[in-house]
Amino acid sequence: MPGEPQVFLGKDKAFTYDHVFDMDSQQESIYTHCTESLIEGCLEGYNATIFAYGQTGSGKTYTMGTGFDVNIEEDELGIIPRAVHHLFRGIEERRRAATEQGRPAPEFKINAQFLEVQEHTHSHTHTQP
Ligand SMILES: Nc1ncnc2c1ncn2[C@@H]1O[C@H](COP(=O)(O)OP(=O)(O)OP(=O)(O)O)[C@@H](O)[C@H]1O
Repeated sequence: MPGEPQVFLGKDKAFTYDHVFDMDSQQESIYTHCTESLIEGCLEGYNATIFAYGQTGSGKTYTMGTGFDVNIEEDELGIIPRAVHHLFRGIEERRRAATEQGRPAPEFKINAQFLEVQEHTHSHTHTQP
C-alpha cells in the first residue's frame, strides 16, 4: 500500500505495521527507520530488543547481519554491526563533549546479547487432537 505501513494479502486482508519496506529497500534505510532511535534510547539508559522473525530463507540473517561479516561492502552491513558502531560512537561522542565542557566524562556499561532461536521439528506424529 503506497505511502502506508500496510501489506495486502489478496484483495481484502490488510496488515498494518509500524514500518513496511519494499523489495528495493537498503540496509541503511532499515537501520535508520527501525533501529537508530532504539540505540539512541540505550545511550539514555533504556533497554531495547530487536527481533527478526520469519520463515526459512526470508532474510533474517541478512537483515540482522552478524559480527563476523568482515568482507562485505559497507552498504550491505546489517543491523548488528551498525548498532555496535552506533553504540560505541555515541559513547565516544558523549565522553568527548563532556570533557570539552569541563565535566567529568560519563561512564557507560553495555550489556548486549545476540542469539538465534531455532525451532526443533519433531519427526514423530502427534496422535492426540
Ligand atoms: N534483502 C536482501 N538482499 C539481498 N539478498 C538477500 C536479502 N535478504 C536475504 N538475502 C539472501 O537470501 C538468502 C537467504 O537469506 P537469510 O539467510 O538471511 O535467511 P534467514 O531468514 O536467515 O534463513 P534461515 O531461517 O534459514 O536462517 C541469503 O543468501 C541472503 O544473502
